[in-house]
Amino acid sequence: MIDATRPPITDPTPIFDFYRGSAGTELLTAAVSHFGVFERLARAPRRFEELRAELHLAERPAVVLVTALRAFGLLTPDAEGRLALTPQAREHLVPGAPFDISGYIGLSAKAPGVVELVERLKTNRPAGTEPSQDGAAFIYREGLESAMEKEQSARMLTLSLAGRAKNVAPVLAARYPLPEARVLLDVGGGTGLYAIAWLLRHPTLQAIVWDRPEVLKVATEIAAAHGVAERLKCVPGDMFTDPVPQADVILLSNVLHDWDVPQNRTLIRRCAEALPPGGSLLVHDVFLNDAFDGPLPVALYSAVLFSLTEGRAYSTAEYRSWLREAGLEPGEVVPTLVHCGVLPARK
Ligand SMILES: C[S@@+](CC[C@H](N)C(=O)[O-])C[C@H]1O[C@@H](n2cnc3c(N)ncnc32)[C@H](O)[C@@H]1O
Repeated sequence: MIDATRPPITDPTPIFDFYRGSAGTELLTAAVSHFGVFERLARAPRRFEELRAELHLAERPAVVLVTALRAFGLLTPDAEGRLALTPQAREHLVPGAPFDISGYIGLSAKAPGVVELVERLKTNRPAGTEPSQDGAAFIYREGLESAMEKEQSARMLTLSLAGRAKNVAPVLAARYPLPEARVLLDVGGGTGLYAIAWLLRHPTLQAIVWDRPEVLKVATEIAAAHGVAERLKCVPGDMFTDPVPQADVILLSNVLHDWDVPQNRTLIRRCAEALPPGGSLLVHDVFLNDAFDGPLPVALYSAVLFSLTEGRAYSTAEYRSWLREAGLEPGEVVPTLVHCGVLPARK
């Protein structure tokens, strides 16, 4: 039974980190054995754009790969802002160097996870979209095969996220209470657990979960189990094309990290336009450092997001610039759990 009223006693964050740790092996092996990153940079430091062009990578995969290598402490900007090897990378990851270990790392070059990540990086396409597969996880837009449109895969994926949401949602509701809010719109709300945690704190609050029809079957069941069905409306729709339901607080929880920059700017603009003056948009997500050099667990999670969806982790500065561009005034991030935090912005 999922219970959105109480936070966990112990912190599940390290367990999420162990689980996401395989992304570290995959990124490092891809950089060493498939893209020759260290060999190239040993010849001369390169600007990000030069390295990206040389590796034939699109912007999104290049950001994911380079951010992780910086978070590992293997690349660093030189005095001119070019990407350069750190002393450790120069000593241990340049083929032929006296203490080189790239052959050892090459033991994993053909491991399925590494081969899969390399394919994702090269194609810049999410997993699951081959004709024989269910479709991409967690994302729906016109022109993309989506697992969220099929009953079984939508239920499985939505319930998988309940694992994180049931831990994090009560913490978000406690650290960022909404005493003034009348209607909360949970965009791409999935299980609805974030909205439910606030409903349980604020007895007069109403909420709307806006998501795909198959996903909302799960949210409807979870709302009924929490006794909040009368205050939680499930509205099916496409957040990119349908009118945004009216609310004075809009939540985007773990949604923007599923999308590329143009879609995020569109989503934030659409939400901002729908808010009344004084209304708030809440971005609940993970945040990269503005320098794109960590934090390491977020850089690793970014690779997971990159492989499964059309997104990645973004920096606070990226979110702030999109919020300002949409006419909102962003505030400070309030940390929640599992490396997440809420960045509020007011209209
Ligand atoms: C990563 S999940 C986040 C779920 C929830 N907010 C959470 O934090 O656990 C992304 C959600 O966005 C929904 N979604 C994706 N594309 C959508 C679209 N075009 N319109 C509405 N919802 C969409 C998915 O069905 C999924 O429930």
